[in-house]
Amino acid sequence: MSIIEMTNVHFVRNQQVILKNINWTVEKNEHWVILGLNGSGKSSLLKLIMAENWKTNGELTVLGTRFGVDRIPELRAKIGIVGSFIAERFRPDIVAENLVLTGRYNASMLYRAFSDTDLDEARGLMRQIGADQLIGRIYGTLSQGEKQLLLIARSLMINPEILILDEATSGLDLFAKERLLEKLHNITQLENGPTLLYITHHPDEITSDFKKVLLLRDGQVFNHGTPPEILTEEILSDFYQMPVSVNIINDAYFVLPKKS
Ligand SMILES: Nc1ncnc2c1ncn2[C@@H]1O[C@H](COP(=O)(O)OP(=O)(O)OP(=O)(O)O)[C@@H](O)[C@H]1O
Repeated sequence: MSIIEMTNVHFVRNQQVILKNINWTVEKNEHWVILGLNGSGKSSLLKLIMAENWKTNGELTVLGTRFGVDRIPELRAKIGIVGSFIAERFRPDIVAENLVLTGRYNASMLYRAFSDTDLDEARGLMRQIGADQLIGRIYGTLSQGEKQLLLIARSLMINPEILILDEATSGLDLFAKERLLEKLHNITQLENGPTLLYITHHPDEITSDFKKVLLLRDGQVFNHGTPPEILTEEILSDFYQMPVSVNIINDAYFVLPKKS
């Protein structure tokens, strides 16, 4: 069974059509990258999947949950999210491991009682992803890259079946970005690990872990396929409506506007 099935999905807000006629199927462990210019609807699309947005029309099934028919809270507990819109929800004075633990309850604060064992589990996850130096630190004092690492640990607290990363490398330096991609690689190697949905503006982040690319333009699917099928000068120049060159260096795709 596919883990995501969208059929003719539309999403309208404040009389603005944000997503139009989306047909998209994601299979388990078929890690996808979503590319699109600012405002093309990438975040809106992923917010539909995580039930932060509600589709206006069409059919949407995520992990067997049919929107408009089945209960949504159980679904939310199976999706991990890393992105700036989540990062903004935490109080600046929350301690790092407490923030990681909030992932278990899909909340931005710890409303329930928790034990040292719970916090130890959160610390264990931080160590696993190389964020041990952040244990005990106060969230508001962390750099952007350090905050991203915490959010990744938080998203893994629930053993998600889908892991959504919305511009997860934004603000990371060159080396922190490489480390993050390595961590994602490790996540893709986990038995029963999550399927990744990865939004980025940087095609060089499309590692061999990603099997499919979705191009989104003006709220519509422009094209999709494997990275070698999609990341060509012809398709991308047409997609961006500007001539671009595609250079492959060390198996990474670098896309640059062509100078006239
Ligand atoms: N709740 C809303 N009400 C009105 N307009 C919205 C709402 N949410 C998103 N939009 C609009 O929908 C369009 C798509 O936004 P979205 O955030 O999905 O784009 P994006 O592709 O993720 O962009 P970016 O790369 O800049 O993050 C934008 O024009 C945005 O202003």
